[in-house]
Amino acid sequence: QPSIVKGRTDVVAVTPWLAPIVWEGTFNPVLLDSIYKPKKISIAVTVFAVGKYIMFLKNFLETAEQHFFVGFNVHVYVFTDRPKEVPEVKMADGRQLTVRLVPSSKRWQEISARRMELIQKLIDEQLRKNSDYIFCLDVDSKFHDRWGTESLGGLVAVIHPGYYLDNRSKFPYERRSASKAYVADGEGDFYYCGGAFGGILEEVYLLASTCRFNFEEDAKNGIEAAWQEESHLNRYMWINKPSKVLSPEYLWQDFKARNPEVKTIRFSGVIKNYADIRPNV
Ligand SMILES: CC(=O)N[C@H]1[C@@H](OP(=O)(O)OP(=O)(O)OC[C@H]2O[C@@H](n3ccc(=O)[nH]c3=O)[C@H](O)[C@@H]2O)O[C@H](CO)[C@H](O)[C@@H]1O
Ligand SMILES: [Mn+2]
Repeated sequence: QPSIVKGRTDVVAVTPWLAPIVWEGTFNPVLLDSIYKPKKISIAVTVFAVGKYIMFLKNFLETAEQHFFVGFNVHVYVFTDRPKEVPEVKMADGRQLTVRLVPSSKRWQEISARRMELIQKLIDEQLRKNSDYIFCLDVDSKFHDRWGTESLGGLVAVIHPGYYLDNRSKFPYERRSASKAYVADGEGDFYYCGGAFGGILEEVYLLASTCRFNFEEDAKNGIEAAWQEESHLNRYMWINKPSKVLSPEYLWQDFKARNPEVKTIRFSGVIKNYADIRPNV
């Protein structure tokens, strides 16, 4: 029997615009799965593994098999310039992988930021036929615990683990008013990750096409936002509030000690040596 007076009291589980904030202990996974199972939903995942980042793909895919929407239809789209190096990972029934070729680049900022354009194109060319939801994830990361139906929503954002205890004046939003990613002092709700977002196709389509457009407008004016597409995503989420927010359990960082309110880590960024893996520093 669900209680309406007892629950997590150490964290906030709903935003001021009444979107759930998903933390361990705020949902019943069995109940949620039983709601979504009969709907036969399909979930698309995009992951970019350009240049040396291909080395992260095996772990990402193997741990996704263990923890990401287990028992549901999942279609992983791998974007890479090294198709021959895509690892063979055994996938369960109902799960599949497609490789999409992308050009390499000399700048990591461009690889990261161009994801929005390629996500927009993927939705246009492929996904409307076969997917209900999409999640867009960083490849330099691993799953450790369940990421499932509790994360589904219209527009879904993940709170960045590095800033969730800070005042918004400390958030690394783009602060130059000339940029289309600008967030003024005293504005902004949370600081969200560029490394994980999702939702229903049409919502993510709007997000990706808007961020792409704004990124290209900035480029015309010789501006690159402080954190590339992450800055544009944060601006977008301030204007268009996410309908579901995932706690930092959904994208922790391996180098960070776990705080007491974080009861489980579901997905986290691995420790990496930037100088070794990025095409530029
Ligand atoms: C956890 C998180 O929220 N990470 C965000 C953060 O830094 P990160 O340090 O996590 O960025 P990153 O180096 O992981 O790059 C983002 C992603 O772009 C892809 N990639 C990048 C470089 C490359 O040479 N090859 C390649 O494939 C890859 O999928 C990678 O995971 O800020 C970036 C700003 O640009 C992005 O918003 C990241 O999503
Ligand atoms: Mn990353």
